[in-house]
Amino acid sequence: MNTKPKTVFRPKLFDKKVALVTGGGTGIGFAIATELSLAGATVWISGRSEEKLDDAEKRHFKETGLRLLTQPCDIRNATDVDALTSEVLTKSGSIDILINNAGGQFPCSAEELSNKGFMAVVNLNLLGTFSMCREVFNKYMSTHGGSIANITLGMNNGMPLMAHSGAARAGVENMTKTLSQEWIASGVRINCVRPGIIYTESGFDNYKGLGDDVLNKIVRSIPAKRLGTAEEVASAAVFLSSDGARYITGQSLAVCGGQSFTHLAIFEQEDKVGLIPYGALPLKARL
Ligand SMILES: CCCCCCCCCCC/C=C/C(=O)SCCNC(=O)CCNC(=O)[C@H](O)C(C)(C)COP(=O)(O)OP(=O)(O)OC[C@H]1O[C@@H](n2cnc3c(N)ncnc32)[C@H](O)[C@@H]1OP(=O)(O)O
Ligand SMILES: NC(=O)C1=CN([C@@H]2O[C@H](COP(=O)(O)OP(=O)(O)OC[C@H]3O[C@@H](n4cnc5c(N)ncnc54)[C@H](OP(=O)(O)O)[C@@H]3O)[C@@H](O)[C@H]2O)C=CC1
Repeated sequence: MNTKPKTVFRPKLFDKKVALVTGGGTGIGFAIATELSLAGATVWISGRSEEKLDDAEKRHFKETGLRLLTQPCDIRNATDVDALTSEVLTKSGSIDILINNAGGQFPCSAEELSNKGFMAVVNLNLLGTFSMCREVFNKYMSTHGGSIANITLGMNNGMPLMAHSGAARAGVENMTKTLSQEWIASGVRINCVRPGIIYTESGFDNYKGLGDDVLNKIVRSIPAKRLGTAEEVASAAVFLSSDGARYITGQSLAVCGGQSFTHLAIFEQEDKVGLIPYGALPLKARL
């Protein structure tokens, strides 16, 4: 028996539309692919690992009775990006919705971060996102229109251990504004979704080393007092991809449960607990 995931979108919202979700095999990307698929789109997912994509395809079919199409692609590799976009267009005929969700980083203090490490993260989050946008625009959207949603990370006030990623994500947000201006005449809308801290099994594996204490502090500093879910980010991305958002372009939508921990920090002293501006904490007490 299929126990279909819940969705707030209507079943045929994206009838005859083709969507491509990078990093769609896990976490937030998989939740977005699921929402788009339940809303009637033909959905392609990509990522570096063929195994993750196959697992996702099987899980999606088991949960929904619907198919996903898969193609491995490292978005930092121009040949891969060319092959992926050509394959989707050859097999499905259009790319109406592009979700640039693939991304990530490793936590590292600025003093220990090498140029190679900095560029690895910039190439993934900024250059990879740009080349996906450009290829899809040049090959399809420039003549047919469409919508693009870039998944970034809510750290516009900065975040310790994330100098590389913060710079890349800020780059994506600004690039998005420029592309929205250049491409609106072609009927292309492009926006960002800026998640706060979202629980995904795959994503959190990378941060285990920071420890439960850090995680607990983060949760207490979020006004909603909980982490977000992948489905909550998916709702925002799918709304921005829909006709309901037809007058929205060049914007960034935060999905963060209120003011995020990058602005406010938990303050604990002699049984008193409160929130203070993050910058007011002594350096070593920060994340
Ligand atoms: C208990 C939980 C507490 C939770 C607390 C949460 C706090 C913040 C959470 C923020 C929320 C964000 C969530 C997410 O973004 S979820 C996404 C999750 N996925 C990822 O983050 C992806 C994981 N990372 C990667 O896939 C790779 O690291 C990456 C693609 C970014 C780079 O891989 P690549 O293969 O290109 O790089 P290399 O391994 O070849 O390394 C290249 C150089 O990079 C430097 N490097 C690499 N790793 C480190 C490291 N850990 N520390 C320092 N430097 C590093 C290094 O210079 C490499 O060069 P060398 O090989 O010559 O040394
Ligand atoms: N979880 C969170 O708290 C937050 C997450 N985000 C962002 O949301 C997005 C999804 O995160 P989340 O679902 O949590 O984490 P995941 O690790 O599950 O998602 C990252 C996805 O990106 C893919 N990916 C990584 N590198 C590449 C690459 N070079 N080319 C193509 N695909 C790649 C991965 O697949 P594969 O390894 O097979 O390539 C994976 O499917 C990321 O951009 C993340 O930084 C933003 C804010 C908060």
